Amino acid sequence: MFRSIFDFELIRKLLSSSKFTFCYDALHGVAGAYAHRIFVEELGAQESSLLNCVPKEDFGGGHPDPNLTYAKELVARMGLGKSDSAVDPPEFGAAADGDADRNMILGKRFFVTPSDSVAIIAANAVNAIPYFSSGLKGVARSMPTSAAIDVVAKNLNLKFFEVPTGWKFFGNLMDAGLCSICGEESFGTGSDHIREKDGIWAVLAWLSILAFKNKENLNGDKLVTVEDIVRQHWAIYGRHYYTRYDYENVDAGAAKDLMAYLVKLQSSLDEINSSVKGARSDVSNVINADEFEYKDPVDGSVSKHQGIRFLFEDGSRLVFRLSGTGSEGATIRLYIEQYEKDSSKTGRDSQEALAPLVEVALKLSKMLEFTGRSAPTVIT
Ligand SMILES: O=P(O)(O)OC[C@H]1O[C@H](O)[C@H](O)[C@@H](O)[C@@H]1O
Repeated sequence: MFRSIFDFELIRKLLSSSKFTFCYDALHGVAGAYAHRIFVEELGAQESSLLNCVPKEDFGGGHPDPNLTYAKELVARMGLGKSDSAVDPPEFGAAADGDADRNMILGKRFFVTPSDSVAIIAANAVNAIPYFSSGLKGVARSMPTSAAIDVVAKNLNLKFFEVPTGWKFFGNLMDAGLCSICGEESFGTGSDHIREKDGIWAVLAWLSILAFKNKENLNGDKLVTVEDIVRQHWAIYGRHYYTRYDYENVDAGAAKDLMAYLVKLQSSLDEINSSVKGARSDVSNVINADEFEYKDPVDGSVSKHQGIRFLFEDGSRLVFRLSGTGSEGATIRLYIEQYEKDSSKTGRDSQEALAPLVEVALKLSKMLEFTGRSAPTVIT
């Protein structure tokens, strides 16, 4: 199937070029078997490009989650670890989760947020991926995913949908022919070729974009890198600084109380803004707050209580929701986002750029008072 979606000849030229280096980490999940067949046998990648690609029942003792915390070996190889190795990192790196439906995309010493990844795939799809050459039916993201893809949809005049977290909402849109590409901040990206998240598809989409941008360039001095592609995207569409704070295994009662407090708070903009200004006078005003609710345009079903949103005048956004997948106690997720249109300001460190909003989010939600936590368990 992939042969009819992507231009394998073009990708093969890139992967077999001595200039391009690649690393794919299957974290000992099922993606390993497919990676060998597709990347090495079909597309000519070096055998040494594959990391942890022998599927193991216990995932080799690791946790097969494609993120900066758990894909440790790949992160180190890509030059993003604490101690940088002397070896020059590969140009492109990617990881899959245990069942290969999710993905993480990395460049040399560079992390691509899942929200940026789906936006960049959507922006380049028509030119770089033959399956989409006649145009996109529409694009979609889950509510907590950053608005990077919204800007692409607006610029390219595409149908756009913001759905609750949970892949079934995308499925309905795709079945109805309303959406071609969708993605989530939780590292899931997919298209209507199977209407599911597809980790290998996402990597082939990125390889296609790299191959397309380097078509005339493989014999030149310098390749167009993953980082170049992301920075060019920010220069055109602006950048959505983005981070997610997870508070895992919080007392379930405390998490419920925090959410109930926020539900009440979101109805009073005055109260919200006095808390915002009390925390940071340099952060803009909240102009809208709500509890996200979604009416499915296909079957008409309504999903309520899908997270609390605080929308700021400058396009920034705070979202609080309870995870539906945590295993012990409750997991509170806090999503923090800030839009920067000025291309001279899109190159900052994201944690540094978001620090004022983080401060506001923690004070606004009384996170410490409700949960007793002074720091999140995981920051993505
Ligand atoms: O944030 P959570 O509720 O833990 O959900 C995280 C993810 O869980 C599952 O994998 C769903 O298929 C995804 O659609 C969702 O994004």
